[in-house]
Amino acid sequence: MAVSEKHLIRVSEIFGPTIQGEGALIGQPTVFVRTGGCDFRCSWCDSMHAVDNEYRDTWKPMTPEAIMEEVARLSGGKPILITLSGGNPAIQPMAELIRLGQEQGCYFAMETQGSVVRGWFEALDMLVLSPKPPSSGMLTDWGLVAECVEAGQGTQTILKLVVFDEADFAYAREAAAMFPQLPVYLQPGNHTPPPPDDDTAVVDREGLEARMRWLIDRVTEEKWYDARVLPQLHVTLWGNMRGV
Ligand SMILES: C[S@@+](CC[C@H](N)C(=O)[O-])C[C@H]1O[C@@H](n2cnc3c(N)ncnc32)[C@H](O)[C@@H]1O
Ligand SMILES: Nc1nc2[nH]cc(C(=O)O)c2c(=O)[nH]1
Ligand code: SF4
Ligand SMILES: [Mg+2]
Repeated sequence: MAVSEKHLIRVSEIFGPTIQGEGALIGQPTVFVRTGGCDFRCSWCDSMHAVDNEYRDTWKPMTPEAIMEEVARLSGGKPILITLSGGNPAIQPMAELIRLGQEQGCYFAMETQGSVVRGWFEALDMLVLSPKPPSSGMLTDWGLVAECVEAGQGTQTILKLVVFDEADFAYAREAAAMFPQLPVYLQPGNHTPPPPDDDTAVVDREGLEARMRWLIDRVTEEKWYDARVLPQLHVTLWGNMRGV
């Protein structure tokens, strides 16, 4: 392996600036670096173009330098929050990108499901852990999630849980009880995610809004007063469009 190859990151897309549409940093301008490849196959994944191996030839190995050049081109050269997502970005070798970006004044947040643990989590400015509830069809290894939290010691870490139904809500309660030190963000699931080849797929706004109201009812009924309920703001504004 050539020396530089160990830093190559498999990139599905780089887009922005847009706003972070989810979780603790909602509303903050950011550029997304979406990596290709995931160890999960969530039934309702809204980013299958960065998950399914069928899209592998659209993923490009990039050096940290090339990624930062593209970020700088998009952001007009001014330091910005970079959000690493995917796929599972934890699979990729991110340490050098984070070092280089921070050297240029950028900040890094990363979204991951908590199934792959890396020492470089502590270099992030925010770690968003999003373990997958029963509706996803995935099983959670809570030991690995705990190891992710541990690896991110000293980094702001939050739990962002997608909720579609009562079983997911119970799972979210369980997750929050396991990690009482972490702020919890609940996000209603988008039950009409785009098929990987079609970002024009229409969102069922009424259904989404009804699920959001139901989730708020459940949170208040349970007196879960330190939970925060947020929609996917980008879906509300732009629907299932890719690149926003
Ligand atoms: C596409 S994932 C990529 C990062 C990582 N694999 C993960 O799942 O955390 C980014 C975020 O979108 C959320 N997400 C994916 N599909 C969704 C859907 N149909 N409705 C609501 N949130 C969804 C995930 O739970 C995660 O928080
Ligand atoms: N605006 C915007 N906010 C987001 N937050 C998490 C996203 C993701 O797909 O990881 C996402 C995304 O794709 N767009
Ligand atoms: S873990 Fe994230 S990227 Fe992977 S399939 Fe699930 S939602 Fe999609
Ligand atoms: Mg998304």
